[in-house]
This record gives sequence, C-alpha cells and structure tokens, in this order.
Amino acid sequence: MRKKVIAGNWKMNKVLSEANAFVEEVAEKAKINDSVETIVCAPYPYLASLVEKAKGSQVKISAQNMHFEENGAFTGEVSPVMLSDLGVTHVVLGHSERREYFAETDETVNKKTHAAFNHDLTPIVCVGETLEQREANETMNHVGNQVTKALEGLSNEQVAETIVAYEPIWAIGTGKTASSEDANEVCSHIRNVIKDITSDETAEKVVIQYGGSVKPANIKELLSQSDIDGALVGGASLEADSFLQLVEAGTK
Ligand SMILES: O=C[C@H](O)COP(=O)(O)O
Repeated sequence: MRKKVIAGNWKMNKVLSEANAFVEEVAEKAKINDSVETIVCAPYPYLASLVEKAKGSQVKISAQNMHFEENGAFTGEVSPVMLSDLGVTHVVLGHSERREYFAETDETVNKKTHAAFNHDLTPIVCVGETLEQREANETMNHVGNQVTKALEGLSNEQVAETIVAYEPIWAIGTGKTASSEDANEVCSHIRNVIKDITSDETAEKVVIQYGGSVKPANIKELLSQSDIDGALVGGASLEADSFLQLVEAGTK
C-alpha cells in the first residue's frame, strides 16, 4: 500500500520569519501518521532553519531545485552535497517553471535525479504537458517521454523511491484543475510507462502526485483516484491552515 505524500511548494514566496512560523505551526499540528508524508519545499536561504524547526515532527524539508555537480565553479548554484549536509531530505526536480524560465531539460533533470540518489535525497520529479500539447492529443506521449528520460539509468530500487509529480502546466496557478478522472488517466499512464522500463513490482511502489490548483475543496476527490498518491501544491500551501487541511485529507 502506497502512502500519501502531500508536498507544499512555496516557490519564491515568504520571508524567514513567515517560513519559520509556518513550519513551527505545521510541525506542532500535523499528527505523526505513517500513512501520510508531509513535505515543505522552501527557498534555499530558509532550509537550515526549517530543518531545525521540523526536527522530531511529521514535516520533512525539501529544496525546490539543485545543481547536479557536487561542487565547483558554478556561481550562484547549490549542490546536492550542501542540501544533504543541512538535513534536507527531498528535492523538486524539473518543475515546469524551471523548464520554462531556467532552461531545465530532460537531460539535466536526469543528471540531477542521479545526483539526488548519490546524496540520500529523494527526488520529486515533475512532468506535465502544455495546453497546446493536450489539445493536440500529445499528453501521454510527452509525459511518458519526460518520465522515461528522467529515470534513465536508475536502478529499480531507486525508481521505486522516486516521487513523480504530474502537473499539467495549464492547471498551475490558474484555478483550473484537471478533472480527477483525467488526472488519474495520466497518472495511470505514468505508472504503466514505469512498468515498461522497470517491473510491475517497482511501478506499484512509486508515489505519483498530482499538482495544479489543488486546494482543500478538491483534494479528497483527487486522492480517491487509483493512481494519485498525493499532491504537489503551490498556492494553497502558503497558509498553514489550508496546508494542514490538505495533509489531513491524506491521513487515513
Ligand atoms: O509546485 C506546485 C505546482 O506548480 C502547483 O501550483 P498551484 O497549486 O499554485 O497551481
């Protein structure tokens, strides 16, 4: 049985005092429960502080990106060694905003996925189609390719540990959620693609999240689907109250 994974991606929001207060509140109120994992994906400057605030609680701290190299002349970048050293446990890779504005490619996502596993970080690999691709019936092909390329060269054990986040780009921050059936159809396809490149047993273990205008009003319906195991949430993760409602919905 796969656990539910609720991850809040703050993107480029909050100042340190707000970040600390949020994690303190969620750490105190989110009940420790084996059926749900609670992750906060925060900007780099807050990670060290948030890891401390989250200690002993249900909350895990994730970065929103990283470089694939361990160190070197890459001004402005942050390495997997640094994240792991801070006690960060997860890292978001290949978010559509990184792909669109920062030239992230399937190749760099794959390098980063390997780097994450080399440094005990769990990758949350984002995939998803544009509106044009959806209207041209290219969703399955495009998303399947993104998944295949991101996971290339990983062992079956590593694939089983990877979190895949399916985020249709047209649903991000727009208030338009994919219907739970449509979202589930793509998530099932992702699981089938993973079956083809690994094994049935491996694919059954992979946590697949949906992301795109998830909020307390639609989370239950999404989580009731056969292949949706959690959510990667932007806007509705910015307030502790609404994030806690999402975590609660994932708790059995
Ligand atoms: O990483 C999160 C997603 O981009 C979804 O953002 P949203 O919940 O604001 O639509």
